[in-house]
Amino acid sequence: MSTEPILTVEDLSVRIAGLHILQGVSFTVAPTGVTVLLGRNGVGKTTTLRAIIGLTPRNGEVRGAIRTGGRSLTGQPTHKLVRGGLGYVPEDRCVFAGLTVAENLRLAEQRGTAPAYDKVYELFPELDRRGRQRAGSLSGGQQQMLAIGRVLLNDNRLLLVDEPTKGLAPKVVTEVAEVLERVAVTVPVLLVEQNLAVVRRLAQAAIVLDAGRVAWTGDARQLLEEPALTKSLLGVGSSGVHA
Ligand SMILES: Nc1ncnc2c1ncn2[C@@H]1O[C@H](COP(=O)(O)OP(=O)(O)OP(=O)(O)O)[C@@H](O)[C@H]1O
Repeated sequence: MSTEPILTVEDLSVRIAGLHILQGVSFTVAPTGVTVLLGRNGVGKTTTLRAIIGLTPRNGEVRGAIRTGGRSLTGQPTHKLVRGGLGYVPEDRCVFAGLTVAENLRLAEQRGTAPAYDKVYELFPELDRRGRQRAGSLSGGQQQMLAIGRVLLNDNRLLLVDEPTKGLAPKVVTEVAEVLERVAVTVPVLLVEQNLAVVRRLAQAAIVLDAGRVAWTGDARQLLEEPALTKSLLGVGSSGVHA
């Protein structure tokens, strides 16, 4: 199996509204498993994912190189990136509240490819059962499942997943982690996640941002097993990181 990174980010710089938010960020994402992007609040994690998927606001400026398999992704429109196999699950889930679960899924279908409803309903039987329910009336956890399921309807070369467990009850956090663990067996994932127990369970590699720059990269477990390092990079202790 190839050990070439699935994604290479080089010297990524993002300015929005006069703010220099990312200041020369470079990292790679492994071709298998979960690579986690960590850091305190406001260091630029979401800005990084949004730059990769072409969703930097219009008043923003992106510089640097973003590549997959020798192909440049920089400056490409989001719909092309998605068609090319980049899946994105945004932090705020972005389901269409007024549409049903089935309609939300149908909107994600891509012309010319067979949507993988069997796979999605096997991972999330709840979405099948609740097909006629309005997405806005789902619980936070169910909406998260819908947001992930919607992306998995199509084949992906890489998934970008932003804080999927944020604001969820502990039992639902475990369910989301289980699903991502299964998904990552076949598709590499770049994950933004603050819950260190989830990080410990899922991630092999870690990238830590601090104030718009890469502060540390390496083995995720090594990071979590060194409390002083975790504290200095993330500002939190690493006790209680066992799921
Ligand atoms: N559209 C924007 N306009 C102005 N400032 C922005 C914009 N988007 C992000 N920022 C600023 O850029 C910085 C990084 O934001 P970002 O959302 O990437 O951080 P984050 O690491 O994902 O934070 P969190 O963990 O709190 O979600 C923050 O100071 C934020 O206020």
